[in-house]
Amino acid sequence: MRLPTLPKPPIPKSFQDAPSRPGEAEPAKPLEQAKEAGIHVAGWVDERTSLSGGIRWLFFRKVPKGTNWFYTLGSATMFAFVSQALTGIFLAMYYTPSPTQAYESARHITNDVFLGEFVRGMHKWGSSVMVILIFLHMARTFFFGAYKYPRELNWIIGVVLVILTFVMSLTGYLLPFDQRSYWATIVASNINGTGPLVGPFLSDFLRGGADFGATTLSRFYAIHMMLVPGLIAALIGAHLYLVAKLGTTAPPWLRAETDEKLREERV
Ligand code: HEM
Ligand code: HEM
Repeated sequence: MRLPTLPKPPIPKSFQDAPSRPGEAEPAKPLEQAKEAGIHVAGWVDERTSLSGGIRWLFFRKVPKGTNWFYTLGSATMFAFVSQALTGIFLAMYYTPSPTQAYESARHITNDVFLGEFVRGMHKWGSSVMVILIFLHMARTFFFGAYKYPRELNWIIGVVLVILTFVMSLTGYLLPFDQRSYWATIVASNINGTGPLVGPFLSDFLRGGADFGATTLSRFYAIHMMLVPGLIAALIGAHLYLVAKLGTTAPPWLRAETDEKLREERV
């Protein structure tokens, strides 16, 4: 038996077809309007700050022929740092830097906090990823001869960045305050103490005195959370400014060709 066909329900008047204002024939186009408003906001900000010039200068640069995947290692290191900073901020919301509570708070993050184990794992593994990437990036700039004139200063900033990254790994390692991190940090601060001239001073400074204790943990926490991340962020800013200003080095096998072109342009 055939079922009777039901009348089609009336098509509701879509948002697109509705007049923009009462009495106006033009249909409103919310997307278009939003885009226009967005452009106005961007224009308003740009008129007052000339921000677009800076963005164009930083991101829309010419790169030499032959630029390849090895050139992404610097940005990958930066991404690792940003990921460490973000996961670190979430960890800091639950972590307590006191000898009696540090271990318990780290255990609490892993066992009780929603996604805590995942975020802690990202931070822990991310620290190794950052160290590996920074080494690969350093090797790229070394083997491509990118440290030579006029980029020596960028290499020097890089050396400071790699040292600061080690400081982050060392200071972070103590924070969970378990047996492993406690004894590993005692060994590390003793090794520091064997350094010539500044050695004993440095290990006393790191420990916050002659003994390893509560002051050491607060000190490592402050260095890990504020001092060094701030320095790293500022130095990355200077590093990128120089990259944008000086341009990227061409790969060594195309260097002669690029140099020749530059010489021709200068004549
Ligand atoms: C702004 C940046 C950062 C903040 C706010 C931050 C914060 C923290 C906090 C609160 C902890 C303790 C929680 C825990 O032990 O799980 C921690 C641990 C740690 N951090 Fe960071 N961190 C930052 C960046 C880094 C970087 C750049 C590195 C290394 C390259 C690093 C390496 C470590 C390590 C190895 C631990 C011990 C992880 C564990 O064993 O659980 N952190 N960090
Ligand atoms: C947090 C660490 C670092 C970050 C975020 C970083 C970031 C970057 C980025 C994004 C670039 C441009 C693209 C590229 O060539 O990969 C670059 C270039 C460069 N970096 Fe780094 N870098 C870091 C550490 C280092 C280190 C440790 C060194 C060496 C000791 C170094 C030396 C250089 C040099 C010489 C250039 C210029 C490369 C060229 O002109 O071809 N950087 N860096």
